[in-house]
Amino acid sequence: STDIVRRSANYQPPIWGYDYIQSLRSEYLGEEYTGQVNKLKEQVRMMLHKVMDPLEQLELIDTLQRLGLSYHFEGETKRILEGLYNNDHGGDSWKKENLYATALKFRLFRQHGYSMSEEVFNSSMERGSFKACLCDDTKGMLALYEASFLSIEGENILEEARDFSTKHLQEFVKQNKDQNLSTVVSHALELPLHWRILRVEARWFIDVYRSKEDMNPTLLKLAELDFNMVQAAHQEDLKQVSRWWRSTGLAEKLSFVRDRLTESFFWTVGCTFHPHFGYCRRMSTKVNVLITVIDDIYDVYGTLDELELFTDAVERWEINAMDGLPNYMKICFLALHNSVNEMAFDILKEQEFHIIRYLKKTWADLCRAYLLEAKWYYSGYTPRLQEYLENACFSIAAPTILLHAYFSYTNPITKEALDCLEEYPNIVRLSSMILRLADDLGTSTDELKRGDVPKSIQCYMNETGASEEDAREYIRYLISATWKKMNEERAATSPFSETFIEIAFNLGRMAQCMYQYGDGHGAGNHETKDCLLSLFVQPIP
Ligand SMILES: CC1(C)[C@@H]2CC[C@@]1(C)[C@@H](OP(=O)([O-])OP(=O)([O-])[O-])C2
Ligand SMILES: [Mg+2]
Ligand SMILES: [Mg+2]
Ligand SMILES: [Mg+2]
Repeated sequence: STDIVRRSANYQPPIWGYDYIQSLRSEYLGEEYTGQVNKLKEQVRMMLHKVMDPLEQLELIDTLQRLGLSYHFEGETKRILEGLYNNDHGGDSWKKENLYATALKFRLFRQHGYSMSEEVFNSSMERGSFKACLCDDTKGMLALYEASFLSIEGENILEEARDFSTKHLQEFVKQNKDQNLSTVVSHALELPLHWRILRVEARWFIDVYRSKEDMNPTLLKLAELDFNMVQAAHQEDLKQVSRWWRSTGLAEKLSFVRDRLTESFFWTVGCTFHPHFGYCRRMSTKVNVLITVIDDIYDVYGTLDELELFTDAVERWEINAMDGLPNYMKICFLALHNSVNEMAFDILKEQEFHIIRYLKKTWADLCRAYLLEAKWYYSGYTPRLQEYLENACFSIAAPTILLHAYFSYTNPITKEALDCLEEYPNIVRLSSMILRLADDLGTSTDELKRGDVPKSIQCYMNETGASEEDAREYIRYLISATWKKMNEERAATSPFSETFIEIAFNLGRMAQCMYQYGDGHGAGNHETKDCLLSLFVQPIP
C-alpha cells in the first residue's frame, strides 16, 4: 500500500513515571492525626457558634472557604447565612455599611444560592458610577471585584463594578505600596476567586494566611493538617488508577499519543477533591486519559479511512466491530470497551441500573464530533465560529466527562436526571463552552503547528478578518459571558444535585487553571508541574 504519512506531535513523556507514582507516601494517611484534627474541628465549630458580629461571621465563613475547610462546616455555614439573610433581607442595613461588607455579603449570599439584587451597591454610586472616593479603599475594591463575578447577563451595575474595581486595583498594584496586599490583589486580577479551583486556591491561601496579622492559629493548624490528610487520600487514588493505566499497556503500544495520567487525575481533583469521592476520581481519571488518547488518534495519527472505521466500531459497540480495525485501534477500542463496560457493571451491581446505552451513546457522539473535525481538517475547510463551536462543545469531551462523573458518584441514579442529561442541558453545554474556549486559548498554537482543525480563534479570524490578538480577546470575552450564563443556570431549578452543578462549574474552572499559562495538560509547563507537586507530593511542613 502507499506509505501513509502520519503527523506527529512529538509529545514529551509523562512528568512522573509509574515507579515514581507508586513510591508516593504520606505520614498523614493513617489514623495518627484523626484525634488532633477532630479536636481542631470542634474548636472551629465553637468559633462558629460564638461569633456574633455579622461581618465577623461572614469573614469567618469566607476564610474557612479559602482555606479549603468549608466542606467540614456546611451545616454551621448554612445556619449562619440563613440567619443573616432573614434578618437583613429588607436590605435597609445595606445603607450604612461600607463597600467591603456589602460586597462580601453579596458574594457569599449569591454563592450560596440566596437571591441578591445588584441594587445593594446603589449607596456606593452616584449618577450611575461608583463614587471616586471609593478607589482608595483597596479592601473594598477587592471585595467589589470578586463580587462582580457572581453576576448574570444584563446586570450593568456589576459590569460597572468589575471595570471600576479592575482599573483601580491595577493602579494599586502598579504603585506597589503594600507588598502583601499587592500579592493578593495581583492574584485576584489574574483569575477571580469565582473562577478558581478550591483545592489549588487553598494551597496558595494557606501560605498567605500564615502571614496575615489577624491569622487564627487554630484555623491555620486545621487547614494545614486537613490539606495533608486529603493529599494522602489523593495519593492512594492516583497510585490505584496508575496501576490500571499500566495494565492497559496503551502508553507504550500507542507511543504517539499523550501519556497524561497525572494531569488526567488532576482534572478530577479539581472537580471533586472531597475524600469520599475517590471512586469518582478514579473512574473520571480513566475517562480523561482514554479521551486524551482517542483525541490524539483523531487529531494527530489516524488517516480518515481509519477514523471512519473506529467511529463505526464505537457506534456499534460490539467486540466483533474490531475486526476491520488496524492494530493500534484494536487495542484502544478494546481498552475503551472493557473500561466503560466495567463501570457499567459496577453500577448495575450496585444499583441495578443498566446504563450501557447512555455510555455508548456519549462515546459515539464524541467520536462523531472528532470525525467531523478530522473531515474539516483533511478537506481544508474553515467553519464559521458558530458552526465550529456547535461541534467543538462535543469534541472537547465535557458531556462525556460529566455523564461519567454523574454515574460515578450518584446514588440513586434517577431516570429524570438521565433523561435531562441526554438532552444536553444548559449546565453541560455552558461548562463545555468554557472548557472548549479555554482549551483553544491554551492549546491551539501547538495544535496548528503540527496540523489540526482550525480552532475557535482561527474560525473567528477567518470570519471577521480580526488579528489573532483581537480574536483571543474576543474568546476571553466569550468565556466571561458564558460564566454569567452559568451563574444564572445555578440559580435555576434542575433535576441535578448541588454536587453535579458544582462539578460542572469546576470543570470550567479546571480548564482555566490548566490553561492559565499555556497548555498545562499536553505540554506540561513548570506552573502545572509545581501545582502537581504541591497538591500530590509535598505536604505542608
Ligand atoms: C481532557 C481534555 C479537555 C480533552 C482530552 C485532553 C484534553 C486536555 C483536551 O485535549 P485537546 O487535544 O486540547 O482537545 P482538542 O483541542 O483536540 O479538542 C481535550
Ligand atoms: Mg486534540
Ligand atoms: Mg481533538
Ligand atoms: Mg485543544
